[in-house]
Formats: sequence, C-alpha cells, structure tokens
Amino acid sequence: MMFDIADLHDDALAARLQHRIDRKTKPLGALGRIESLALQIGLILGTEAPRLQSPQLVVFAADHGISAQGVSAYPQEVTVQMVANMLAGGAAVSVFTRQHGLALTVVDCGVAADIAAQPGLVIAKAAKGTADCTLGRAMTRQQCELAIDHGAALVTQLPGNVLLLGEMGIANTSSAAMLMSRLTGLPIEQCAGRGTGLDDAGLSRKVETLSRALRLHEQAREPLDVLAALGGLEIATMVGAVIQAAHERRVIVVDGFITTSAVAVAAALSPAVLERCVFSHCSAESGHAAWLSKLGVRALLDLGLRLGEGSGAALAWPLLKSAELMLQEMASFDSAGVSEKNA
Ligand SMILES: O=C(O)c1ccc[n+]([C@@H]2O[C@H](COP(=O)([O-])O)[C@@H](O)[C@H]2O)c1
Ligand SMILES: Cc1cc2nc[nH]c2cc1C
Repeated sequence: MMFDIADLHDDALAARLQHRIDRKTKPLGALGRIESLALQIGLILGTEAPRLQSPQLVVFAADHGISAQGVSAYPQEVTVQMVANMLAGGAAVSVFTRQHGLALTVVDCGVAADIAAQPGLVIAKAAKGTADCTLGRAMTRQQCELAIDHGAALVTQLPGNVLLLGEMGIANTSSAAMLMSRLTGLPIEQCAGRGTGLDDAGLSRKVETLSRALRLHEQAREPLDVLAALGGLEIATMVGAVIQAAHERRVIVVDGFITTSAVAVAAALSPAVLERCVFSHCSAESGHAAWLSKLGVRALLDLGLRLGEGSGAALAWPLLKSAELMLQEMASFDSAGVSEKNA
C-alpha cells in the first residue's frame, strides 16, 4: 500500500485555471464556491479542461462490536437490513444515485451476517464485524491491513475519475468519535454525538463508554494503531480506498462524520490526500463542524443531514457537475462580446 501521495502544487496550471474562470461572463468571483470547486477539480485532474467521468458512489458497510454496549439508538441487524434496502433500490442513497445517474456499489467490509452475492454487491470481508473495543482492540493489525488492502484493490477496479464515499454501520459514529478524539486531541465530549438519535441519557452513556475504550487504548497513538484499536472494518476499507483514489488523482467526495473519520486517518498517513477531497456537507452530528475546521476544510452544504450512506455526497454531486460545466460551456467576455468592468 502506497502512503506517499504527491501534493498538487502546480502554480502554472492554477494560474491558467483561475484566468479561465475569471474570463467567464460574470463579475469577478461572482460564482463563489463554485469557482474554487472548479479550480480544485482542475488541479486534481491536472487539466484546464477537466471532465468528470463515470462517478462511482461506494457504500462501505460493516458491523461494530461496541454496539453491544448500547451506544446506538438502533439494533445491529439494521446494518444488514439497510444493505438489502440499498441493493433493492429503496434507501435514500439508492434514490439519489438513481436521480443523478451515479453508479452505486455496496461493499460488505464486515457485516456480521453473510449477504448473498448479487448485482451491486462486492464482498470484501476482513472479518464478521469488529470486536468490542471496550474489551480489546476492535481489529487485529492484520484484519485492519487486510481491510485497507481491500479498499485499495476495489478502487483500482472502478472506472471513472470520481469516488463518492458512503457508509453503513450501526454504532459507527462511536468509532468515528473515538478516532476524532485521538487524532485531534479534543475531549470525547466534543466528538461524540447522538448518532442515529440517542436521547440525553443515551448520549451520556455513550460518552462514558467511549471514554473507557479510549483509556483502555491509551497506548494507541500511531494512525494505523488507532484505526485498528478503535476503528471499524468499513472505516479501514475506506482508508485504503481513499489513499488509492488519491494516488490515482480521482476526485473524492466525502460524505458525513464517518467518511470524514476515514479521510482523517488517510490524511494522518499522507496529508496531500486532503487536496483531492471535496466535503459535501457539514453533518448535524455534533462533532463534525469542529472536525472539519481542525482539518482546515469547508463543506459545500449545511442541510442538517445526519443519515450517512453517501446521501450527502450524492446531493452535492450536481454542484461538482456545475463547476465542471461552468469551465466547459460558459462563454468568456471575449467569445460573447460582453463589455469588461469599468476602469
Ligand atoms: O454521516 C453522518 O454524519 C452520520 C451521522 C449519524 C448517523 N449516521 C449513520 O447512522 C449509523 C451510525 O449511527 P449510530 O448511532 O448507530 O452510531 C451509520 O449507519 C451511519 O451511516 C451517519
Ligand atoms: C434506518 C437507518 C438507515 C440508515 N442509513 C444509514 N444509517 C442508518 C441507520 C438507520 C437506523
């Protein structure tokens, strides 16, 4: 697995892209964040005329041993039930990917139950769920590395140049919150949220449980150790997918709190990964805003979303498409014969 991702610094290309954007028929800067998005897409794809091709939304699914501690508002079997729903076309991510013509793949990275082979499903199971990390490591180092390899191998098989991240896993906001706390140094109270909808008592119990797990794994400090001790199989698989996609210079669309945890681990291994990431939205999960700001990034949307699945990434897709088409199709002051700004 390659962890050294080159940074995208290309001042000449950045200047050419910015010039193209500035010559479009609009007051300077008037398309706001769509302009910076177009610049970013051009830099990732390494061209003044970027084309987004064959966008792939991948949902990484797995179960979490820590769900036995009552840290989620829903039971573990919802993971496999929602995978079935996604494949049958009835989940939010199924609807939004269909709406926008995005390819949808669901990956069983470690769902406790076995799922029958079927179209749209990839089986890349490093284990049948993680162990309860309040009692020991969530994954062995071997399982964790196998999951990372699965994610990288999967991306090499996907067409196109855009990867949209989604995930499904009951209790995975617990893993993501612990990763956030350990990677950022923020106290767990600022990282853990209500997830699928815990009440106040449930949230207190979750914070107490996660504090205990963090104390048990006090020694885990290096990114891959932290991931193995506290992470999830879907998160580890996403880490591999993100690193591979960054290496191949794909545009990576990051969804909510859990997909951010995978990107944060990947960025801890190789910071230039972040230059390839577009953050679709700021999740309503309470730690997400602080994490985005710690990472030094800004999300496109703020819609109160807290679903996961890649639903936010799919909703943000038309904005990426508009940024691409702005560069491609919008006239310039010269081509349209529009008068320039007053001197
Ligand atoms: O993406 C988010 O920001 C997000 C926030 C809260 C919940 N989720 C989804 O809800 C599940 C995890 O919530 P929980 O309460 O079981 O830890 C998992 O399937 C996620 O996809 C996702
Ligand atoms: C119903 C349901 C759908 C989900 N999609 C992603 N996480 C989820 C959690 C639940 C509980």
